[in-house]
Amino acid sequence: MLTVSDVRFPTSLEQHGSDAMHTDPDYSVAYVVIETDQGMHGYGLTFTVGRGTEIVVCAVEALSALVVGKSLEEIVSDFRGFYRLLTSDGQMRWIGPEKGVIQLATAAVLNAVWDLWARSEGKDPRKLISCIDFRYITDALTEQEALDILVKAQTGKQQRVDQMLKEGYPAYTTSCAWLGYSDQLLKQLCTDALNDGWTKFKVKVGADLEDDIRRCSLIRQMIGPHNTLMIDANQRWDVGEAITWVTRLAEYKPLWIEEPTSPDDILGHAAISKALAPLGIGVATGEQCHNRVMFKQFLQASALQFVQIDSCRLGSVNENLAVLLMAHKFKVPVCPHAGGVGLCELVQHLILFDYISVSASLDNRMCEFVDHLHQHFRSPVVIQNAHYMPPKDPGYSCEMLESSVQTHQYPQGQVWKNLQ
Ligand SMILES: C[C@H](O)[C@@H](O)[C@@H](O)[C@H](O)C(=O)O
Ligand SMILES: [Mg+2]
Repeated sequence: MLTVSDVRFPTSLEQHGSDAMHTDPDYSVAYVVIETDQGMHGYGLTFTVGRGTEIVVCAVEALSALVVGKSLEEIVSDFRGFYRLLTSDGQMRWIGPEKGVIQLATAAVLNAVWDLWARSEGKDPRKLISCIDFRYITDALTEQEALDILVKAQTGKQQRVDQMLKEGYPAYTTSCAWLGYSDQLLKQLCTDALNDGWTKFKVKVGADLEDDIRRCSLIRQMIGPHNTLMIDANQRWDVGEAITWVTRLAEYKPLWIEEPTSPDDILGHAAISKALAPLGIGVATGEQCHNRVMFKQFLQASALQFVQIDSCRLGSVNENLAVLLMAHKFKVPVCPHAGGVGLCELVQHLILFDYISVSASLDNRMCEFVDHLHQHFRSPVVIQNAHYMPPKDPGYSCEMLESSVQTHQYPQGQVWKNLQ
């Protein structure tokens, strides 16, 4: 059985999550629960920012016919085939393929399948490779190359596991500087974050240059010259505009500019990367990069210096594995997008896997953290001294509390009734 719910949180009331393009996000999920005949549960979700979640829910319902009636064993014994079944259905692929709402729905369903599967058994390199659909990427990465990467990374694996259990995976915070926050709130949150041991901060930019100069200068002053600053424009600019705008912010020494322009403009990102390289500023993108084929081209065109995988935008673990392996081959660090609802909970698994089993490196790598809505999860992320501590509970960590789902269902949950 598969059920899906439209669950929304009224985060726009306090401007949490606001940026230059999404000025009033209500962090939301299409929340999927799969129940097997044996009574086992798998929980999955995909993230949205409010209106339109009902469309993702519809798409999940349309896909559910392809899942219901199959056993977990049937699915995972040919996971590549099952991935293709969902993404390449002869009629439904027309509304993708492998992008937009239907890919978000694929992510929600497959995240639930991975949750179910993760609870049951270990996975060796060959098994993992057999989950990836290599269609359209063999010109960049063959199946054999992917396997070689995983086999090579078996060396030193246990040390990395021990290191992660002890130290955790380095994180940065975006919680201090949403675009709609006042300077006063920004200062307060930044002071708190510094006290809590944070050393890497992301600031929203892109709506107004004078505001950006003021906010970047303020935050740089507060964090000092040695801490790390990143800026994020959420696709606000044209290519030329991105270059001039970011050049004006260069004195604040951002490590990267995130989503400077349309997420589909690969050559535009390449031009921006080239123009900003002499200033020591890289280009980061990925939260709206809709599939492995796009990532392949970004990598081939040297259009990004930081790969921001997203646990709910791509087709779940299956497609994210392909991107992690391609990024490794192209020697580009992966710094996942997180935050939203449940994205931190999900993506911590992927980035730990990247370090332990793929890249074996922490150079220029860190995972985003945003401090909202974790209290609604059964196994929320654990952050210690600005590091993600490895999750201890089995599964993919995105089971929500029943009471949270109930009260935040849209539009009938109590939280939304009270706001009417
Ligand atoms: C609307 C959202 O909060 C975005 O602003 C957010 O995902 C952001 O781009 C990020 O990098 O965290
Ligand atoms: Mg972003």
